[in-house]
Amino acid sequence: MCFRQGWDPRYSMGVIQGGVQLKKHRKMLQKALTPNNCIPYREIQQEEVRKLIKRIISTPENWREHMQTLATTLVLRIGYGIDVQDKDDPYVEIADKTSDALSKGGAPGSTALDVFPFIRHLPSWFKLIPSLKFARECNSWVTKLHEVPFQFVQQEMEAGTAKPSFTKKLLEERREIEPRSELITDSELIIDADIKGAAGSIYVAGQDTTWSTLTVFVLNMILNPQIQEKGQEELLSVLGHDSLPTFADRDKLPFVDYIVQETFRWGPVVPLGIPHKLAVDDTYKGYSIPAGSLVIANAYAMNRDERFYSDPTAFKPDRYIAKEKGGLGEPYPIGHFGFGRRVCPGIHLGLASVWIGIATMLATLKFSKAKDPEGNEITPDPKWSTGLTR
Ligand code: HEM
Repeated sequence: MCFRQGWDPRYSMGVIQGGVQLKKHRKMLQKALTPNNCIPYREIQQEEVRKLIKRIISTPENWREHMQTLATTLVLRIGYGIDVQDKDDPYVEIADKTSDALSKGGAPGSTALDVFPFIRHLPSWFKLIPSLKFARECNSWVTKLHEVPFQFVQQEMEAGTAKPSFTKKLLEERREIEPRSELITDSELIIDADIKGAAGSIYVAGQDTTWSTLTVFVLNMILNPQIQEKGQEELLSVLGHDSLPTFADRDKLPFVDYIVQETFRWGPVVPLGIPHKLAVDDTYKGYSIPAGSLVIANAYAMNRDERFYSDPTAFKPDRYIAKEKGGLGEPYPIGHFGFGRRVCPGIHLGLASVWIGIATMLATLKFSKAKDPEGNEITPDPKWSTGLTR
């Protein structure tokens, strides 16, 4: 499905299978997104979250759209130094369309195109298979995602007006190593397509995941007003009425951290991760798994396992309070950022965006149930979407 949508197995992280390209792309992303290298992005995260609050206060009925705008502005500023002006911005349209490609394309391995990959070669007039039709529609947007913002950074660099960004940094690094290009190895050689692919993966992998996680948080604040109040009380006691949370306050706000962790546990937004294909034969707990098998890790099920979590379907941030402090000492969730060699390289950036988003929303907003025309509260009946992200 991904390949027909236009994700390139040589340059699009997530679908690169192995070898030199995987090594190179993981290195580019991991190096740029270490905890230390994410610190300069904190200002952007704080600024954009505060804009989110203003937008929600001015049009609360559009809160979900405002969350999407937040996630889009974050990836555009961090990935390319692009400041989005409004929701009609062409970059927002590209982000929205590629986000649909991921969230509406069906769960990994579940579509006709996944099961019978040969159908991707059917002619373009063949429209009877919905997954094939959908994948073809996504293709031009996936191409735009890789080309349009990259060209913007190149033009801005030529004009001397480019803002700091992941793409700018990689283009500058490449310029530095160009004079000794004969000496560099294949895994160091970075071409335009590598930079477009790596930046595209920030754009696409960092967007839906962030706003969907924040949506899971809002849902649970609506459904659990007493938890919302407890979080607000903690923020008030630490910050008072006059300041907004910053990353410097994080250690003083343990309950906010528990809410963040409980949001990841209760509703991991990439519940089945990205399927991993075994490069070599392996054994796990006595099962032998041959090379070439697809292994799907179900983070959703792991984080609702009754052996580790009491009342696992309930949203209970208190479950993480340590035993020595009188709590249950249940473990923080696992797998919501994936596993092993392919674990999410944006983990520190993603976690920081979610943390500052949740802390600032709790400090400034009150979430409650909408009311029908007769004034009765409407209890949300949430439904997950069926794509890779949800
Ligand atoms: C709340 C935020 C996020 C969540 C929950 C999340 C979750 C995930 C998960 C579950 C995977 C699959 C890992 C695996 O296969 O084992 C993944 C992969 C990935 N994520 Fe994230 N992510 C988030 C934010 C980000 C951000 C901000 C970026 C970029 C800056 C990013 C970049 C990537 C990339 C490039 C991959 C593919 C890695 C590979 O193929 O080796 N993610 N993410």
